Amino acid sequence: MMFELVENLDGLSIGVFGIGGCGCNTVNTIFNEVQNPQTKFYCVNTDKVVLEHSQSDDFVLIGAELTNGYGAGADPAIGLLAAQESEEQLLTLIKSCDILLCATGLGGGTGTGASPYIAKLAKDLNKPVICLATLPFISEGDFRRKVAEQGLDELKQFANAVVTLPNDQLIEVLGNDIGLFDAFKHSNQILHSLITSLIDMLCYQGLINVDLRDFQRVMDAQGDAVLGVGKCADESDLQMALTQALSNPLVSSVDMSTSTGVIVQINCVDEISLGSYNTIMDTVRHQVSPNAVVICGASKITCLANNFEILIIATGAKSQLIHAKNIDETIPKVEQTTKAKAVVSSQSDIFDIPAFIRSQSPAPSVK
Ligand SMILES: Nc1nc2c(ncn2[C@@H]2O[C@H](COP(=O)(O)OP(=O)(O)OP(=O)(O)O)[C@@H](O)[C@H]2O)c(=O)[nH]1
Repeated sequence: MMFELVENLDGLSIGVFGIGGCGCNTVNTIFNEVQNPQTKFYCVNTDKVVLEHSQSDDFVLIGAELTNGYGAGADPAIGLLAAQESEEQLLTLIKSCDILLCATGLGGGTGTGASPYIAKLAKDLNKPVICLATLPFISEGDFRRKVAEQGLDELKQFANAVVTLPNDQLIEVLGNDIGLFDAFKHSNQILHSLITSLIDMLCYQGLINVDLRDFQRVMDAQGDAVLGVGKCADESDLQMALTQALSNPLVSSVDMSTSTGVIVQINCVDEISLGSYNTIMDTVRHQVSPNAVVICGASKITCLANNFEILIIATGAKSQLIHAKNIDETIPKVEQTTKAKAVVSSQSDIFDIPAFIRSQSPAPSVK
């Protein structure tokens, strides 16, 4: 999928959209830490209470008439109708951005229903969209899994790249004893790290620059995307940071050797030796197919939290995600919106995670 080129990089504006409960949690954790005039944070939700506690530049309560601000009740049909009801407000925000980074949790009503629609609105305006989406815990039940899988398929149709973070991998990595809130915090931290590295790459003029044209070239690849960030304090640990970036255990893995486009961005506070730079680029080139477009960038960012940061974006890969065979056809699709019915799901076996999460929302604050 192609989109128009934004020529003026200096004026590039990035919109980070947190959609649904999980997306809003993510924006809440990032908002006060990213001080970048080119980036605006937006929370989008059907849940008025969550929005009132959100920390962002602006927010949209979608579907206020439909849901009265009480959420989508784990029904993506409601999430979709809500986004449609509030299309004008969403379009105002989307039009103000050159690139959209969307964070959402798939499996519920708002994020699953509204995110593909928001991506579609952006696509219709030729704005690139990168989506970071969590997938529900297996323990949340089959219904949520199916909803998430269908939502993911929808999202892939409209977004340029969708990176998935399966929540179950939190258990694999952090162990069963980790508290639910701590596990979510950890996952939100990964989302945080990926989003801030993307912002840095796009906003800071590099010594070796990945410009929007390069970025678009890689993002136009069809297939699955993977994003990874690795950080270190010493140049001697760069190889370890690269391994971290290439194999983040919390991000769904894809077969890198099938990737058709890769961006490798190195951010450093001061300087990186040519030798280290070349070693990193060679290692990445060996991991992908010889025909892949590999774009390299390096920027000096004096305000980085770590001395070195490596960001890898690989696109066009064949997925290793296992999809359920019988996805419930009754789950609504963005393109069949007129058929969608505003019926709140009565599934009793669904975990309502937002109720847990709401209690840990930070107090409202003004930036
Ligand atoms: N990693 C992570 N996952 C979350 C978080 N909050 C929710 N989730 C996951 O995201 C899925 C969707 O939950 P929410 O984002 O709260 O749901 P929603 O999109 O707001 O939908 P409704 O509540 O039905 O309106 C859940 O099934 C969880 O798996 C979070 O803070 N971090």
